[in-house]
Amino acid sequence: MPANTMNEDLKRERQRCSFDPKELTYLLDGGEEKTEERRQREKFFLDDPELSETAPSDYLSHKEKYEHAVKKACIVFKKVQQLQAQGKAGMQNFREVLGGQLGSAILRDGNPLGLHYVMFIPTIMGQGTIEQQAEWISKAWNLEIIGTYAQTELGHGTFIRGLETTATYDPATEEFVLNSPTLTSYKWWPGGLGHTANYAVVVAQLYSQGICHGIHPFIVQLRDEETHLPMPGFENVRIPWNYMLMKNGKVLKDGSYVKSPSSKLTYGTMIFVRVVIVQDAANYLRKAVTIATRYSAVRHQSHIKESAPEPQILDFVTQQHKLFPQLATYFALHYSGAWLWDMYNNVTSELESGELDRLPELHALACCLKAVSAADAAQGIETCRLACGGHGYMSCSSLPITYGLVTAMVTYEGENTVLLLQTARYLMKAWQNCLDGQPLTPSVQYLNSVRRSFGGVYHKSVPWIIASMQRIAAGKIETAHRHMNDKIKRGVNSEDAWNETSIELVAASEAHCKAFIVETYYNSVQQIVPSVSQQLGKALTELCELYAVNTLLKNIGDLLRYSNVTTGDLENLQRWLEELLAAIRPNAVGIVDGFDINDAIIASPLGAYDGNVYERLFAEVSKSPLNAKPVNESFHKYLKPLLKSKM
Ligand SMILES: CCCCCCCC(=O)SCCNC(=O)CCNC(=O)[C@H](O)C(C)(C)COP(=O)(O)OP(=O)(O)OC[C@H]1O[C@@H](n2cnc3c(N)ncnc32)[C@H](O)[C@@H]1OP(=O)(O)O
Ligand SMILES: Cc1cc2nc3c(=O)[nH]c(=O)nc-3n(C[C@H](O)[C@H](O)[C@H](O)COP(=O)(O)OP(=O)(O)OC[C@H]3O[C@@H](n4cnc5c(N)ncnc54)[C@H](O)[C@@H]3O)c2cc1C
Repeated sequence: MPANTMNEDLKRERQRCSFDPKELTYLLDGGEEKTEERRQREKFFLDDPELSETAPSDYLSHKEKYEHAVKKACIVFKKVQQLQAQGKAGMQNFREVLGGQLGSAILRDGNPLGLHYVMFIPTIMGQGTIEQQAEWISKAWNLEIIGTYAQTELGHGTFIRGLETTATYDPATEEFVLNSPTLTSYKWWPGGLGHTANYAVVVAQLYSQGICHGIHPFIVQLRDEETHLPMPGFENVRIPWNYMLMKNGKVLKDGSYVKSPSSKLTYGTMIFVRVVIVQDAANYLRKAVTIATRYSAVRHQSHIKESAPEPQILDFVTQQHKLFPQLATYFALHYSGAWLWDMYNNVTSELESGELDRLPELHALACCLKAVSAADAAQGIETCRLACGGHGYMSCSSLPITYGLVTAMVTYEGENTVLLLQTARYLMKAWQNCLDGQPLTPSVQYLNSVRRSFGGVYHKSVPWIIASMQRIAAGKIETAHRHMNDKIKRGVNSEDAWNETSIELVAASEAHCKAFIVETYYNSVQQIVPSVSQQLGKALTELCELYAVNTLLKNIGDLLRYSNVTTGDLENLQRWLEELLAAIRPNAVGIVDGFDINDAIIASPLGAYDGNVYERLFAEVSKSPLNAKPVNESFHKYLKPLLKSKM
């Protein structure tokens, strides 16, 4: 592969982009200075020879992969400490390096310290008293201890009130006795629990004075800090009184229990991680669509016109319809994630002053946004893989592993269905308040306006689409509410009525979330457009319109059921979709270049900036040990004797 050559197709694509991709990079980073800082930070890690991939870890054993990951995680940690010493590593940078895309590029086989930073430390910050934070946080930040978050058990992940591990207070010794009494109570799944962590936040049922007070968080030492040997016994383990994180619920030394201002505060860490997942899902989708878009600009296949040469597959409208909505979905989730992060920070500071009012709305939004962003990003990444044909299926394309990382998000931190039902719980109350003329919180205000009018006539604008999406959501919420109450009126008890209506409840949550995302995306773009060049503004507007139109067209059934849209309007929407795909086509490569994802993070021969796909693919497969020799020994050992025996 000639050094520094640029694929001719990509060269042409970059000449035809209507705006300067750097402007989009600066916008997404929050300014040119931030871009420079990010690039420097990435260079600081990616150029470190100790961190660069010598051979693909695909060829290592499970044990070697773990050891390799621990070695690199320690190098990363030391480098983060160097950044810290220079005052360049705040929590967000930590997350980016230890959890986000940069982290997953450096630590392709997972980060044994991930849970330490993403859950152990935030839980102590969120659930520990000031004294407990003072005792544990600096030790954890300086990696004097390594923690994990042990909530899920072999028998329970979702239903945390059903967790079986117990923590029984012994006033005689002022200790808690922790016990996992059954096989199903064994802590299972916590990242790092097996070999890495020497401490854990253990979520257990608190017993004191013979009364069960529900689940609470406890710090438990798992391994000796010097020898790393497991601490003695894993039954009836005793921990000191002040190892129970007591910011919310407390046990006094005599064993009396002081209730938390709200039992929901124990759930706080889970909201934090759900908020983080929205942004992470968006960023993984952005990586996948960058790979698929650049590859689609380089790959030539088949014919559009017999007389013409094989076209770039990016010129097939079906290919555009696979990829461009993923470009738009990235922005939709990015802006929704930014909005949710702001709300999380505001509500968390209100909680500090005992103000709990907005916690239910935050919980409802965090649940449905985590569920929809994880599911849509996973589906979008799989669509990008499929759009790359056979080469997309190769593990070196990075698409299968990216899909694996994101589809796990659908399960962890609250399984999607369960979280959508949590949001539905909130929506049913909101609809009842709407019927009773009670005040509504901001994210469900639209229920009032939708009830008063049956929708305006079609017009080619995102506000019309937002109103239609809100009408669909309100219609589904009303239907589920009515069906559930009809069942109750017929004598079905409320729990069974809830379960029997749960399909419609989940669908109502999804519709509510999609309407929220479209509106938040639109409002964000409206704010941004006046501050960027006319060309970039136009491109961002086209992407937002594409997200809105494509999302609505995927809901034609509900649109017909809950609005007065006509088939003529649907024809107009289809035409609008095709116009937008054509408008975005010349800018597609420019948009992904604007994401400015370092080739080492892309980590895919299909998506490198220079577009030399075939040379890079060939170089990649040559790394396989299986290709080191022309004849593999299995021929002489197994095949040849078999062949001989046939003769
Ligand atoms: C990069 C990231 C790496 C991360 C790796 C993955 C880490 C993990 O997976 S850690 C383990 C995560 N596990 C989970 O998330 C468990 C999911 N399950 C749950 O959250 C709960 O069991 C849940 C919500 C399903 C139901 O809990 P349950 O106690 O039955 O509550 P429920 O009876 O439904 O509701 C009780 C009240 O609490 C509220 N509530 C429930 N959860 C929360 C919360 N997190 N925040 C605020 N309020 C909440 C409900 O809204 C309800 O309020 P109301 O009565 O006013 O309507
Ligand atoms: C990669 C990964 C990392 C993880 N890391 C951690 C960690 O570090 N710490 C930790 O504590 N846990 C961790 N987990 C565990 C994770 O939090 C749980 O797997 C998750 O909460 C789902 O619970 P579960 O596995 O018990 O599934 P279940 O709840 O058993 O789900 C199985 C099915 O039952 C359905 N279901 C369950 N309850 C309901 C309901 N009320 N209504 C309708 N349907 C229902 C679900 O929708 C799903 O279809 C991790 C999991 C994964 C995959």
